[in-house]
Amino acid sequence: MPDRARPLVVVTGVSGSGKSTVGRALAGRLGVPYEEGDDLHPPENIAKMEAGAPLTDRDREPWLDRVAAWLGGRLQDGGGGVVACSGLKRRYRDRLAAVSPRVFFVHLHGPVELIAGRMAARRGHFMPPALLRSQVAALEPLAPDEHGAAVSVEGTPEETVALALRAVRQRHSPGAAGEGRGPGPEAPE
Ligand SMILES: Nc1ncnc2c1ncn2[C@@H]1O[C@H](COP(=O)(O)OP(=O)(O)OP(=O)(O)O)[C@@H](O)[C@H]1O
Ligand SMILES: O=C(O)[C@H](O)[C@@H](O)[C@H](O)[C@H](O)CO
Repeated sequence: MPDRARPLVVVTGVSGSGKSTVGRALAGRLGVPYEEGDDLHPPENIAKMEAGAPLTDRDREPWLDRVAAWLGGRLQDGGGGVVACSGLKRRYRDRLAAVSPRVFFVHLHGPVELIAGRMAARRGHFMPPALLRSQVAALEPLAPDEHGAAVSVEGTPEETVALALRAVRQRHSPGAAGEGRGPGPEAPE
């Protein structure tokens, strides 16, 4: 793939939806750098979540600035990249989409009970499972006019990565200009 065509992907979804797992593997398959959005939070945001309090819009502002800056840096380098960032609200995603029309959202979704079960089984993560409810309440799903695709996490991580990869390749390729709008259909490879 020529550099210009390298995908610039933001993997979104509530806590525990699989952003880090899928994002890292997707970046590997695409051959582009991966950035963990949780590492871009100011320490006080992490402390707040650890203490069981949801972030406010204001708390998220400096974090979104840093995610946008990372995307901008990748764009300047001429390469692509994948960053995991919950991007729960439309205005947060619009902030990231403003970096470049190339920014493509892979929105991970699944039944809340399934995600709650995965969070409860997860070890060594700062995010308390009790915060999932506030994440779901804040979530504004990907709208048809956004540049991205919704991908189910009901299968195995490998199946989810295959769905994500297919969505990125189909809807992000240079030949698909103008066809990349909206969450779109999904099916296992
Ligand atoms: N199909 C799947 N896709 C992604 N993750 C899955 C899948 N099935 C099970 N998992 C598991 O779900 C758990 C949550 O995934 P992960 O930590 O990647 O979520 P996350 O969205 O990055 O969470 P957070 O935003 O809280 O950091 C992990 O233990 C992962 O292995
Ligand atoms: O917007 C938010 O509330 C936060 O970004 C969270 O979503 C976390 O970063 C992450 O998902 C938890 O691990």
